[in-house]
Amino acid sequence: MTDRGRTVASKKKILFIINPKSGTSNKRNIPALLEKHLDKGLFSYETLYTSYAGEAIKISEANRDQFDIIVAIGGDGTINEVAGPLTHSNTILGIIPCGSGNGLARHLKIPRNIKKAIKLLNKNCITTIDTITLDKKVFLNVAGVGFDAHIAQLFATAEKRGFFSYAKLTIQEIRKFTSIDYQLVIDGQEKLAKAPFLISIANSTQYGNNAHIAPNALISDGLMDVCVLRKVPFWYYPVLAYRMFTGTLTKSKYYQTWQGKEVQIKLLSDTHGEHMHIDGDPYAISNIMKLKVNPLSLKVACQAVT
Ligand SMILES: Nc1ncnc2c1ncn2[C@@H]1O[C@H](COP(=O)(O)OP(=O)(O)OP(=O)(O)O)[C@@H](O)[C@H]1O
Repeated sequence: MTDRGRTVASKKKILFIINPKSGTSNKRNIPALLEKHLDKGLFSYETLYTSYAGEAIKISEANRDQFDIIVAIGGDGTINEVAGPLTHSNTILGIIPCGSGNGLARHLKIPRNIKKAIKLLNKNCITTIDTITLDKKVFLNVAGVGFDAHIAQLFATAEKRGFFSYAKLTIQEIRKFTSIDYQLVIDGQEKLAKAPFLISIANSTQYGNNAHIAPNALISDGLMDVCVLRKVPFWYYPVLAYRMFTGTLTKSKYYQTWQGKEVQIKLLSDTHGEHMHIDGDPYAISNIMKLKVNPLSLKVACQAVT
């Protein structure tokens, strides 16, 4: 039996793509950890570093057919870049979480300890997950408009990464934020979202750092979760934080959620320089954003999750 010309018994080839700018952790010891803990009886490997934003897309695309597994070492933005070209292919996405929020890795229960994440790769387990397409751009975790997109826009140029940088920006911006009106079309059903705090389209449950925006989302169910959070009074912010970090947002009267296979977000007001975000990175907003689930379209090196 052969697999792309190699015998199944031969070693699998892994390409590790390291984003040196992601998160706050030092990436210098990663090559030594790979050399020490990756099972060389099962795998041969190469390592590359990105040198600019977006380069991981090109590296992943150029190497997709030469490697069995391409591992993103970074956060959700790096995973997004690596995973795009792997969607609908046989090449497996691996993840060593080194980002600021690590939303997808947390959902997939991939350890944030690098040694443990390498040992998970050694287990050779594969699960298949959904992805979501916005126009032609694929995402894996969460995208949206509103306050989270505003923070993603500011975070992209923030000097410091990591949870505390997110938290500081959130506190600075939350009272200043103003929204616009949107219409949602979820599998043909129209909904009005009048100046919401945010609208999130979720494949996994969380943005990262255990902030759960879609506590009931399943990553392999062929559906995206559409979450609308209305503007909340100032006194409610601590409750909102509590609900997000305990995965109980569905109990909030300011929160509504639906599921769908095809979703449109239409702008009903003129923009004031708004952006959207895709997997935590800013992305240009358009008058109509069309989203579609790609069921079970990406193989990921991790244990089965829901
Ligand atoms: N060498 C580089 N220099 C500058 N930016 C880079 C480089 N390599 C990748 N990037 C960009 O860094 C951005 C942020 O990376 P990533 O999202 O992985 O980390 P993070 O934002 O710290 O973590 P998370 O998304 O989990 O919160 C990505 O959008 C990617 O395009």
